[in-house]
Amino acid sequence: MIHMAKRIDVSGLNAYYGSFRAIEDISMAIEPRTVTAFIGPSGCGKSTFLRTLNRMHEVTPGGRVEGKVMLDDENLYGAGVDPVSVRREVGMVFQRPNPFPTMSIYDNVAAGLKLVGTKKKSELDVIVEKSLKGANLWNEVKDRLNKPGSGLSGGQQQRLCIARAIAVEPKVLLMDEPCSALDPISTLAIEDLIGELKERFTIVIVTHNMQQAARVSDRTAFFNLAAVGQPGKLIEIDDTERIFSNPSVQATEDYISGRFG
Ligand SMILES: Nc1ncnc2c1ncn2[C@@H]1O[C@H](COP(=O)(O)OP(=O)(O)OP(=O)(O)O)[C@@H](O)[C@H]1O
Repeated sequence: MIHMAKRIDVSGLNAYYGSFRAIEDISMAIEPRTVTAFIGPSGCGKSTFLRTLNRMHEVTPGGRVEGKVMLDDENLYGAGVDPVSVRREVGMVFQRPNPFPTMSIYDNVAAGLKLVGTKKKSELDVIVEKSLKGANLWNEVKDRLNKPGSGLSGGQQQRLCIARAIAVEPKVLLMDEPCSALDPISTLAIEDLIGELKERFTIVIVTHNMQQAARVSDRTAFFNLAAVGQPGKLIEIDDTERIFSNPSVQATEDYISGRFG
């Protein structure tokens, strides 16, 4: 199985909820096989922006996007592009682990594969095992694959959701505060996993945890908003080391040193 992580190139992106512009004029490039962290105060549009990267934003009533998101040479907002196939290429992991509660561990991982047409049990077996191994969960669940996914711990459920996301071989993995509902041990397990997954995927993670951004990401993007009711903007994006040691913009420095937010 060959994974082809892809480059993301965003230009002039605005996202709206009805008439409210939540993010304004965002442009950034994200290199393949890197982890990029989105940080910034509550309401600055991190999650909204993340959801524009796989056409999830428009699922919200009133949700609308202007601008361009290139995945290598394909504009995700181009005419005739199928949002469902975009979401297959750009997978997502959410804040709260959300396995399908009544489905077995096995079926949780296989669910997306069945949708895209893989039906043969022998093929599914191979991909389910590989995905659970990829999510560092195999050893913990291999003897209870037919038990419900909801019977796992929170951290295990989140790794199950990661296994489900990677089973369909996306090019990009978006993670919206994937550790915020987890204890410190499970958080470290997910962080280690992110480090392994970036060999194969382009990863973008929203996090409120500055130490986490510093630990897991290669690049960090800082977003801010002038005031409540104003749109969020990208203030700067740079190597994580630089953002945390010597950022170019004063507001970034103030935010990372805990002076606001
Ligand atoms: N479904 C929605 N309908 C209307 N406005 C929304 C909706 N979701 C978010 N917003 C607004 O869009 C703006 C950006 O929200 P978003 O959740 O993207 O910010 P965030 O930076 O991810 O915040 P947090 O760190 O608190 O999760 C906020 O003003 C928010 O109130």
